[in-house]
Amino acid sequence: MPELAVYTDIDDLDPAPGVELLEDNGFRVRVLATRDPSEIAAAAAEATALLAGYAPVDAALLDRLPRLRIVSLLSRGSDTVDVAAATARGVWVAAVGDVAVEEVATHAWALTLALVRRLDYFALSARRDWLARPAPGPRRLSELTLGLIGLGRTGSRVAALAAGSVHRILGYGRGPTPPGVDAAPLAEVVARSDLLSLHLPLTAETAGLLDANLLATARPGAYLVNVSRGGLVDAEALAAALDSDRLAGAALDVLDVEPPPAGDRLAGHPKVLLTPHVAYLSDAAARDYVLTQARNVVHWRRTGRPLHPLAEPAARP
Ligand SMILES: NC(=O)C1=CN([C@@H]2O[C@H](COP(=O)(O)OP(=O)(O)OC[C@H]3O[C@@H](n4cnc5c(N)ncnc54)[C@H](O)[C@@H]3O)[C@@H](O)[C@H]2O)C=CC1
Ligand SMILES: O=C(O)C(=O)CO
Repeated sequence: MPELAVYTDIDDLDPAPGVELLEDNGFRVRVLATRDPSEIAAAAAEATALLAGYAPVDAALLDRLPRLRIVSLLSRGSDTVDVAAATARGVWVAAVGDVAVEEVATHAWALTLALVRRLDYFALSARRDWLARPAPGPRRLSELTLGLIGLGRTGSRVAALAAGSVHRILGYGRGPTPPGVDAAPLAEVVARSDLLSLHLPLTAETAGLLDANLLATARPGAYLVNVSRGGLVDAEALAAALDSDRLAGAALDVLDVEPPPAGDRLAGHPKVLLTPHVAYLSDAAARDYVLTQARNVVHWRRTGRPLHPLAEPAARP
């Protein structure tokens, strides 16, 4: 009997290239469209490979999938998976590597420029009354300081896009400081930047990092861009900082609950420019995501390890 590979949810992407690759390599494939753990457990009880979108994969679900050997994510972020629980159970966790770094950085920089130039306002006013003077008005980019929080693949790429356009780039993060960025502690980046751009993973350490205390130290009239994960920011504190004009606006590609429930304070906030978790998206990247997710499984089956592992399994039963 061929091994079973199960897709949980695959967002709006077309799973066909991944399904074809898996079937060509001897897998039986089942494509679900659910994040519900009970539905996943029922459909994947025999599966050795789980291809997960945003469905949470925690210890309880893993315990219901006794034959599972690999979770392959449709993302660079791994906050939906309990990686420690998986590795403790002999299950590999793999992500999509460097796919769509360009797209995510471009999206973050595009959102930054849209805020600086007040494009959300002008796009509406041009159709409504043509002449318009928003408050606050557009800013002069070359006078502004960009503050990058997170200096990995995306943060570095945003720095490269912004270089030469802004007055200065401050950056907080671990690892090497990208060219053109002045390293600074988090508090200093927040206090001295006009444009804050978040590029951290969501972990136990970074959850709620931008809280009320930190937001209260932001430069008055600063803008915030978040294409990373909603959970990095305290949503209520951000809404309050926008209400009080501490922040002039925010551009968000991610929220702590997606899609947002009716009445979500940030999704409905007039000072928020919102995109529906599409920073990674281009036609090319959509295909790359789907194929890389499937390639991880195929590579694991051929060689014993996925192409882009996040952690080694601690035990291999
Ligand atoms: N909206 C979208 O479509 C997408 C969003 N993302 C999100 O963007 C996040 C960042 O992606 P990448 O740039 O590829 O990640 P990355 O792993 O290349 O960079 C993250 C950086 O943050 C640093 N870091 C981690 N914890 C830290 C802490 N507590 N303090 C300071 N620095 C810390 C790491 O050392 C690393 O340098 C992903 O984790 C994911 O959540 C990624 C792809 C698409
Ligand atoms: O790759 C990621 O982490 C994403 O958020 C893409 O949806």
